[in-house]
Amino acid sequence: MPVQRLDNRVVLIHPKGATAELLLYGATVISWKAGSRANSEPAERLFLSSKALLDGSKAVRGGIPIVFPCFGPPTHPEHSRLSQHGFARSESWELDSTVTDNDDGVSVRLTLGPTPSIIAKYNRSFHLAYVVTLQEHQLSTDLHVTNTSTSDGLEFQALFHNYVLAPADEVLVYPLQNIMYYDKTEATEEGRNKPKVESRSNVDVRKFTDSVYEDASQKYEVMWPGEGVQIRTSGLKDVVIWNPQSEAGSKMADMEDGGWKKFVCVEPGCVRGFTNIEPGKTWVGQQVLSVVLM
Ligand SMILES: O=P(O)(O)OC[C@H]1O[C@H](O)[C@H](O)[C@@H](O)[C@@H]1O
Repeated sequence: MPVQRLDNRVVLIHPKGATAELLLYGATVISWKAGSRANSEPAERLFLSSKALLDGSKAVRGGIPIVFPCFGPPTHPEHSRLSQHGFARSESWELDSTVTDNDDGVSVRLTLGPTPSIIAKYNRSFHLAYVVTLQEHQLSTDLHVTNTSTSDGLEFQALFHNYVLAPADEVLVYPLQNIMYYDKTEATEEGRNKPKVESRSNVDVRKFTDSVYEDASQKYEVMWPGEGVQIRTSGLKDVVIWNPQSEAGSKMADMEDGGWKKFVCVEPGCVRGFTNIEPGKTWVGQQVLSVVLM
């Protein structure tokens, strides 16, 4: 069976050996295994902390959590009762359907609408659909946000919080040179709100990094010796590069010891300002993660 529905998760299996696993909780992709040219044996491509809670009690530390409708602590008045990064990553989604299932790709669709627990903190008319597609060397995630109101606009932020499994002391992300960014590691609010311009041709995360690049290239190479992952996006104008290092990582209860040495978060999203959807319309944000075949 190329799509297996287990108790609290869905497993996609591609005929050529790649697999992906999603929790219904948060629609969080917690594993993506794919081979490369040098080694056709499928290997894990996403970091998942061994201390991550997978029982639905806390957003998952690793994989691909979905950030919606706010990035970071809420700043929009309509989001005031939400926690950091919103609710999409910490609500149970429904498995709606298998979209495709053939030699080319295996794809499922999950959905989330207003439930009593969401309405209690976010009383807006919306519908989310999330399509995850697995191919031999590729994983695509598409988030569809529909404004189901007939009268009011819907303002939101959204982001895919990809934990790419990579040696943090060697990995480089590019191209980000000359792009304006906001450095959230700055100590003061003034410092955090002051735009900087990226001077590096290759961005590393050897020190604590939390940078929000605005209007970026929408195509990123995440490379380390002998391996890499490419991320192509559409509808997602910004990208966040994050690695807490021990400075912030050692304070996280669900981060495994030294876990920050094993990943870089490359997080495409629309998080600077808010995106507005007219009543009855749908917005789509998409990313395609591909193993760089070397
Ligand atoms: O700990 P979390 O709520 O999962 O957030 C983890 C990180 O997400 C993003 O990368 C933000 O830019 C960081 O500021 C934040 O620390």
